[in-house]
Amino acid sequence: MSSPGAVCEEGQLSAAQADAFVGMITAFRDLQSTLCLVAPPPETMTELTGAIENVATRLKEFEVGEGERFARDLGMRGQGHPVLIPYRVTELSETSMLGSVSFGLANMGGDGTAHGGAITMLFDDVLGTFVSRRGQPDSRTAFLKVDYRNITPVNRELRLTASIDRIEGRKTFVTGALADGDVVCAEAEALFVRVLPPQP
Ligand SMILES: CCCCCCCC/C=C\CCCCCCCC(=O)SCCNC(=O)CCNC(=O)[C@H](O)C(C)(C)COP(=O)(O)OP(=O)(O)OC[C@H]1O[C@@H](n2cnc3c(N)ncnc32)[C@H](O)[C@@H]1OP(=O)(O)O
Repeated sequence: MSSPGAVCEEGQLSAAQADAFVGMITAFRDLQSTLCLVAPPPETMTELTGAIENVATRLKEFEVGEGERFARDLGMRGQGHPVLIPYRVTELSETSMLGSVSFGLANMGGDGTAHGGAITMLFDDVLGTFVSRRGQPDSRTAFLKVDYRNITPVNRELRLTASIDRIEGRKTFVTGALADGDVVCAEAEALFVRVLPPQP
């Protein structure tokens, strides 16, 4: 499931389950990207809509409860979720993380650059997962500030960093950055707060 050199912290899935699920998600991502590139005639779109609906109907046979869904498995690093941005972790310590990410065509805002909302979603996911793993589990985003320093290209491997700056009681303060070589594309600053029971 993981790429060579990736720091792998597996979730609950077997390797065979993870590989098959990531394969299906990868095919779905390709569909999303392809949809952004085409201009088919109406009858073809009607035909293909039926095919997509058939896939969804088939998958609904396998609906399960929250804790059993493959898309929520923590070991999969966005790879196993249809809309999160997949990323790869290459170095991980108690307080810092280094990884890489590439935005696809489905994440494009315009002119070959990533949509700002996709960048914010990536930071929320990366920083939230990092806090869960290295800071405090069961934390939610209280704030997330993103500075867009330069355009973020799609279809290009970017460097992703995150660090836990301090922990004060239930509060974990984190920062993250996305860079294309020496160019900083975006920086993020966030606070995650550990929720108290009976908060859901
Ligand atoms: C059980 C949770 C499970 C979560 C994860 C499940 C498993 C998966 C694991 C891992 C994968 C994760 C990967 C994805 C990650 C994505 C994360 C998200 O996107 S989460 C969705 C978006 N966020 C919300 O919906 C929050 C909505 N807001 C709230 O629920 C509350 O406002 C909350 C919990 C953030 C705080 O509420 P209070 O009532 O518990 O606590 P108060 O007393 O208000 O705040 C505590 C301290 O934090 C400060 N604080 C709170 N909000 C602040 C803010 N916006 N700015 C500055 N300080 C703030 C306060 O001033 C206070 O500080 P002082 O203790 O007095 O020093």
